[in-house]
Amino acid sequence: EENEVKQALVQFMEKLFTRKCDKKWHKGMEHEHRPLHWQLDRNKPCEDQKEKATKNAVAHDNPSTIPSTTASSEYKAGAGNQTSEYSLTSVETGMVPPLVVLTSPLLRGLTFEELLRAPAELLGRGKHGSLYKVMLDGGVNLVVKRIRNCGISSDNFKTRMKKIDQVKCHNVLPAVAFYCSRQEKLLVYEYQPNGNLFKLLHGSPTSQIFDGGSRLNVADSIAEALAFMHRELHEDGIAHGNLKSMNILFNMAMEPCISEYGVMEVENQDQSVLSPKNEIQNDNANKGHAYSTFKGDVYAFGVILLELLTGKLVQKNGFDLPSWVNSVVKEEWTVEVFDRALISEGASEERMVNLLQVALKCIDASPNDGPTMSRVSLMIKSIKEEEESSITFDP
Ligand SMILES: Nc1ncnc2c1ncn2[C@@H]1O[C@H](COP(=O)(O)OP(=O)(O)OP(=O)(O)O)[C@@H](O)[C@H]1O
Repeated sequence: EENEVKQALVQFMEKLFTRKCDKKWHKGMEHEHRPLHWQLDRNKPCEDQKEKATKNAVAHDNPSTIPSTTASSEYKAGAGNQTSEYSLTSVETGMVPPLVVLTSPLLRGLTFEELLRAPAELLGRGKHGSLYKVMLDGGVNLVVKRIRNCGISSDNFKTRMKKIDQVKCHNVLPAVAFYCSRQEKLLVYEYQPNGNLFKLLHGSPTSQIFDGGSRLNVADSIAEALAFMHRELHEDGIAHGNLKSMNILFNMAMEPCISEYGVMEVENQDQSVLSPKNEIQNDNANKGHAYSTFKGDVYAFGVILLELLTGKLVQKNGFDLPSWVNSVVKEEWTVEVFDRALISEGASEERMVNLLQVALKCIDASPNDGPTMSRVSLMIKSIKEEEESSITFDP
C-alpha cells in the first residue's frame, strides 16, 4: 500500500514538473509560429464595431445567415478554445468569401482555410494593420497584411486589387492573393528575405556599405517604377498612398521593389486638381498640405531621396528631415546635408547636389509647380547618365 502511495506521489510530481517546464518553454513565444487564424483571432477587429453590430443584427434577423459551423468551429478548436472578442471566421455569416489568387503559379489552388491553418509569425504592427509571415507546406513563405483604416470599401478594394494586378512592373511587388469580406481585408505577398530600404539606410552601423552608385540606382529604379504605375493607373486614380523606405523591399536579386501599391486611398475624384479635401495622411507626406494622391506619392518619393542623400531618419524626437534640409539649404550650407559616408567615399558633389535639387522639387509645397513622377524619373535618369559617363571617361 505504501508503495502504491509512493508511486502515485512520484507520478503526480512528474506531471507537475512537466507542466511547469511546458509553461516555461512557451513563455514569450505565444505569438510565434501559431496558425494564422489564431493570430488573427487574438487581434482587435479591423473594421469598426458599427459594421460588426449591423452584421450581427442581420444574422439574428435572418436564420439562414447564422455563422457557418464548418470553418469557424474548427478554427476555434484549433486555437485551444481561446475565447476572443472577435473571431475572423465566427463572424463570417453564410458563405465565407474565397481567397482570390492573383498571379502566383506557386499558390494555384491555395484555399483560404489552408492559409489560415499555416503557421504564422507576427512581423510588425503598423498604422495600417498587422503583417504576418506565413509558412506554407513545401517551403513557400508568404506575408499577409491585415489591413486596417485603408478608407476603401470592400467593392472598391476588390476592383483596385484586380486593376493593380493587370499592371506588371518589374520593380513593383505584386500581391499574389487577397481576401476581402465586410470585416476583413487581407493582402498576400511573397516573402522577400533581403530586408527593406529603411533597414539598409538606418540599420546597424556594421551593416554593409550602401555606396553612392547603388543609392542612385535605387532612386532610378523606384522613380521609373512609380512613374510607370502612375501612368498606367492614372485614369483609375490609384496611387501608392503610403510610400516610404520601409515599403521598398529588396528581392532575391537585391533589386528594390515597391510594396503595398494602392493599399491606401485618399478620397479624391479629380486627380489633377489640388483641393484641401485631398490631404494625404501618410507618414512621409503628413505635412498638413493639400495634395492629390499622385502628388502625395511624389512628395513621399522626395523624402526617400532625402533619406538616400542624408542617411538620416525622416523623423526623430521632433526632428523633421524635409524641414531640416530646407533650412540648411536656405543658409547655403548645402554640403552639410549629405551623408558623411557619401562624402568620404568621394561621391561626386555635383551629382549629389543635382539629386538634392530633384528631391527639393518633389517636396516643394507650392502645389502647381510640383513635377510628375515621369518628370522626376527623367531628371534622375539624366543624373545617372552623367554618373555613368564620368566613370567611363575617368582615367
Ligand atoms: N513581402 C515582404 N517580405 C518581407 N518583409 C516584408 C514584406 N512586406 C513587408 N515587410 C516588412 O515587414 C515589416 C512590417 O511591415 P508593415 O507593412 O507592417 O510595416 P509598416 O509599413 O510600418 O506598416 P504601416 O504602413 O501599416 O504603418 C517591415 O519591416 C516591412 O519592410
